[in-house]
Amino acid sequence: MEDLELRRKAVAELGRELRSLMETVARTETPTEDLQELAGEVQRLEARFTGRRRERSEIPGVDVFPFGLRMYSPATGHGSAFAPPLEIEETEDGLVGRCALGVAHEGPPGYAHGGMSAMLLDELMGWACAAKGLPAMTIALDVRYQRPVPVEMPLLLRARVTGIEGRKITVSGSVVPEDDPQTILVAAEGRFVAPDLDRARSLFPGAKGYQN
Ligand SMILES: CCCCCCCC(=O)SCCNC(=O)CCNC(=O)[C@H](O)C(C)(C)COP(=O)(O)OP(=O)(O)OC[C@H]1O[C@@H](n2cnc3c(N)ncnc32)[C@H](O)[C@@H]1OP(=O)(O)O
Repeated sequence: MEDLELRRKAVAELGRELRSLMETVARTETPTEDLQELAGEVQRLEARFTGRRRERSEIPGVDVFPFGLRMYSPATGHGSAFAPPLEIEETEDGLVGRCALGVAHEGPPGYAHGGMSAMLLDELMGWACAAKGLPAMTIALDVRYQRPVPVEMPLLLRARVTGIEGRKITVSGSVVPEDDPQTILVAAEGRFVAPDLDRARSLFPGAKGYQN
């Protein structure tokens, strides 16, 4: 069997190059004729991905689901061109995530798109549920944008479970500058539900962890 760690490393290396490419595309005033030529080159590059395409709900071989690694997650995945990626660490007071966003994640010029903050918080808050042994899905997310989030600034995200009632979990979260953690840029309150076993089996037929 192929070495899984070697494959994960390769997925992450490709992800890093793709992220760098996305940032360069968004950042560079490339001459129009070069853009046209580059589109053709990227199309030829894509044609080299000749491996089997996974079914819609099939879990990537490099992943661990529901409690672990999601290498193509748009929030945490090192294999994703879109992910910052968010690095998560468990602390005594919940989870902490670290990342910096790029120009490719911009909403207003110089600032992150609000959807990026919401997505990163949603993911981290979901991980906070999983850290309590309850892998859960968001049913409501209230996001308050208190100040714009500058791109290219090291950020600290926090998520803390504030209540558990059966399968229902409430979580609070925030985004702050890493070098000024008292200044809250974005605050969020979320409600999550851990699907029951039957629901989880039908939602995620490819997840071995939920099967008999
Ligand atoms: C570790 C990985 C981190 C990644 C995290 C990323 C977070 C995400 O992006 S998740 C994606 C976005 N969320 C979704 O798509 C979820 C869509 N919703 C659903 O599929 C279902 O509501 C689901 C699966 C969460 C719950 O379904 P199910 O297990 O059947 O719950 P069910 O038995 O009906 O309800 C349980 C309780 O939750 C409540 N509830 C369930 N769904 C909702 C809802 N959408 N709104 C309000 N309340 C709800 C019910 O009222 C019930 O409450 P009570 O026990 O008091 O009667």
